[in-house]
Amino acid sequence: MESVIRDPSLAPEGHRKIEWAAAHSPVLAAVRERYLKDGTFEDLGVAVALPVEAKTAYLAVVLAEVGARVSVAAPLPSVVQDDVAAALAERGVAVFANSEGSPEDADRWMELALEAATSAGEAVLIDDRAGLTRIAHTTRRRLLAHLRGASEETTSGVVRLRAMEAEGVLEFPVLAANDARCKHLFDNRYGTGQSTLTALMQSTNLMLGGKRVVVLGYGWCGKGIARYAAGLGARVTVCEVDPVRGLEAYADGFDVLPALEAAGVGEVFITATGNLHVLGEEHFGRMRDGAILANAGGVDVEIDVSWLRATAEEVYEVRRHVEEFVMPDGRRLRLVGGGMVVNLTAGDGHPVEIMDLTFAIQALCAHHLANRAASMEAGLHPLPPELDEEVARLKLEAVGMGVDSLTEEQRRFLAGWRE
Ligand SMILES: NC(=O)c1ccc[n+]([C@@H]2O[C@H](COP(=O)([O-])OP(=O)(O)OC[C@H]3O[C@@H](n4cnc5c(N)ncnc54)[C@H](O)[C@@H]3O)[C@@H](O)[C@H]2O)c1
Ligand SMILES: N[C@@H](CCSC[C@H]1O[C@@H](n2cnc3c(=O)[nH]cnc32)[C@H](O)[C@@H]1O)C(=O)O
Repeated sequence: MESVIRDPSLAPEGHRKIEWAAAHSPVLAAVRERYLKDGTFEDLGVAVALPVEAKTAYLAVVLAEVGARVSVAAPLPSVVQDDVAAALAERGVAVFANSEGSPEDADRWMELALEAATSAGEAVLIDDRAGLTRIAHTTRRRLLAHLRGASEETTSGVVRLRAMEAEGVLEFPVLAANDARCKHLFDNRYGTGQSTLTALMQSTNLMLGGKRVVVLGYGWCGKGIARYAAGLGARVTVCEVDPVRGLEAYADGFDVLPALEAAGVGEVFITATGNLHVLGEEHFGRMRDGAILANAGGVDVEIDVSWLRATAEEVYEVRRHVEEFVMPDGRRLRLVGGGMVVNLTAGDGHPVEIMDLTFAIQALCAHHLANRAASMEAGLHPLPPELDEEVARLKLEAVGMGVDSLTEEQRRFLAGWRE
């Protein structure tokens, strides 16, 4: 199937970016050598919906190298790097991604990726926020019979899939890649921590030291963001709805306040909840002139950007990726990355070494599904813990470190109760 990309002539820069990602991804390379070359992927389709950038491209290249019929769609135009899309298409992968497309185009791209992956047989899905799964259960139901199952990248996708499972409408097995320890402990926490602050600092060119930074949500992502902001010298306040997580933030050394109180305090606000309208009209009304807003969560409605657009007297781009909203009372609120996932819309995404772990997990999920889906029930499943541990072991090996194994005596001691 013909790829849908912006400009094939951008490919040379995309190839360089992919090579850089490959050079820093020892874990995925080891997984390829030890697991993926066993013939599982020969003539199997793999449809991928993920931000189209160099690390995703390297995952697609690895899967294609071991024989898969790979198609890649962007879940949003704003998470597409056109040079990488062009390079990937040149390497024979079916790519449906154009940074200048519309959100409606993204649904079409995911449909095309599903069609391409199932064009000559069965397929598995590597999904982000359950986009491909949603389409397979709505506008492309006729493809369901060709899909063995899916693997889900992010927390908000797992939340959505749980809702599908609870309604009894999820028709194939899904592995919750996000819930593997080698995924969320590193990707959600350190990856989001580093890449969100890098994107904020790069796009605003402002200093974080001394600034009052409000982090909304103290889950894995929020913890990482708060920790990196504090490391840069920011004065961090956390907002939560879960009192235990609020208390955890307090014990970690942060102030904890209800969001309406924090609204009047903060200079920078970063949402990471996966929830709707965490910052809305009432919060905006209390913010100081010049407040900076960004969303690192996986949904683009955490900050009520529609209300801001409808209410502001003027909106203009003050810097690349930074919009200034002039409110009716003259205050200016500054939104980074359009309220979408800021580390990808205004940055390069997570560090390569982090995505190396995540995509090693994803590759093992796809491999596991390809071989075992027939014996798995429809619904959400965890990645077998031994595969999770294998990824950690491979990474430790790659950095010249290692852990011990329990002795037989220790194993017996831990399993017993009489002694
Ligand atoms: N930017 C990235 O690259 C990236 C990486 C991983 C995950 N994500 C996304 O980030 C979001 C958070 O992921 P996570 O793994 O941290 O999830 P999580 O479930 O660990 O944490 C979310 C936290 O938000 C809190 N919360 C919910 N509603 C709230 C509200 N109204 N106000 C304050 N707090 C609220 C919850 O109590 C919870 O503690 C998800 O949408 C996920 O898909 C983004
Ligand atoms: N694309 C989604 C949001 C993604 S949530 C964030 C997920 O993106 C993943 N991610 C973060 N950085 C990168 C990257 O650089 N490449 C590919 N995926 C990434 C990360 O694993 C996380 O679970 C949407 O807006 O609809």
